[in-house]
Amino acid sequence: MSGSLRPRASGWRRAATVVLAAGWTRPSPAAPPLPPLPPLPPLPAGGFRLLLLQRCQDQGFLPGAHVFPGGVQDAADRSADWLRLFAPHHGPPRFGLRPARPPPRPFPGLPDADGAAAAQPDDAAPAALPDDVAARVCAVREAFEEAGVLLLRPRGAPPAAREPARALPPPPGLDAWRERVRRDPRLFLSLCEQLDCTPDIWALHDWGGWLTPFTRPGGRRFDTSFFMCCLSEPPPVRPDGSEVVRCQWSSPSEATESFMKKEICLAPPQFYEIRRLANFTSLSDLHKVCLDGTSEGIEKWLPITFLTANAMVQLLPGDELYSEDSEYLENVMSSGKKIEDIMKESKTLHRLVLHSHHVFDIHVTIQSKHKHIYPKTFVVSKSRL
Ligand SMILES: CCCC(=O)SCCNC(=O)CCNC(=O)[C@H](O)C(C)(C)COP(=O)(O)OP(=O)(O)OC[C@H]1O[C@@H](n2cnc3c(N)ncnc32)[C@H](O)[C@@H]1OP(=O)(O)O
Ligand SMILES: [Mg+2]
Repeated sequence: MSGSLRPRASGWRRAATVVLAAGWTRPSPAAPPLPPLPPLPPLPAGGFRLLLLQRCQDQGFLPGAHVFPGGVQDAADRSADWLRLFAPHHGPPRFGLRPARPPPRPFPGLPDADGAAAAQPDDAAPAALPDDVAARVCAVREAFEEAGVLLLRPRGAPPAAREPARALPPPPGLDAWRERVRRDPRLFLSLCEQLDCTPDIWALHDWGGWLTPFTRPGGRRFDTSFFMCCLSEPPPVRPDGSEVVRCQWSSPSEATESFMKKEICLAPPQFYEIRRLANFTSLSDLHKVCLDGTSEGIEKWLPITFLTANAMVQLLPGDELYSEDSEYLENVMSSGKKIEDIMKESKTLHRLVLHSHHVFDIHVTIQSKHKHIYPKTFVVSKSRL
């Protein structure tokens, strides 16, 4: 590894993840209904599937869980060496990306992610890549390392396409390159050079961000930017067989169903994002929101863990119990009451209720800010508890 950004004792590691949503024209396998869930509706024409990767069981974080491709930023992702690859067509300050959004309001007392350069103003000297470009390079590299998907664009090709993107077909020698990049992330730039491509940073749209909540002292914490990439069709996916052991393309309702049937494990942010994506019936609707929504602020959230007598709650900004008190950077809230009683007392809700590993409810009654699309309230039948 060239310079993985290691955590400070109290720091988050800066990370990036990309939700790959691919247009899907293949028939959906008939999923047998499982009472008391309603049967899955057929996937509408123009529907999409999301790429989920299963992490290996030996992972120190989220072992065995299904996640979107992603990982920790490496110093190589923001190297000034990228500047010559993006030149002469793209360069500082914005590399052809739309104007920078207002930065998300930080949680009081939140330390910067360790090792990450301070956010550069648009007129900063072009010493290295700006944060939002480096985060996209990281997500593209991780998608290649973990899934063998190359989100690259030939150098000089116009970036402002209104259509969903296409991954680059896998070139010969892909596996050998992948192994080299896994050992040394600096070599991702060499691969791009050899293919005369740049990371397709323009196909990665701001989607949100999650900071790992406090659950226990010493737990790993990530400051993860989420990007959305709409692909016209699913590219071939080859899990690396080490960090990632399996992959699947699932619609939001199929992923929800698999999770509830205990076929897959999801962490709260992934479950929440999958339910958010259930708002969209077609890839073109999703892609339109990605293209249109880019002038609005994007929200990055630090959930607060609230332990009740019989459930764990992840409180999100806007919920009436959410408190921007730096106390909760390193502590949980707790109550001896049962979740049912707490729910009866609450009206303004933005929370995930974790009844068990496979039974999560989402409650959202808050109004959307910045055109942000929230998931709909999703409550699992109590007979499943
Ligand atoms: C109760 C509520 C708790 C929560 O909410 S938890 C939710 C936390 N937040 C999120 O999930 C946000 C979204 N998550 C993500 O994007 C990613 O999962 C996240 C957090 C960035 C983690 O990225 P990683 O995949 O862990 O990072 P990475 O790809 O850079 O590093 C890979 C790590 O995997 C390790 N690894 C690779 N191959 C392995 C193998 N064969 N066996 C065991 N470990 C292996 C590798 O050493 C590295 O580990 P390390 O983290 O550097 O210690
Ligand atoms: Mg990873």
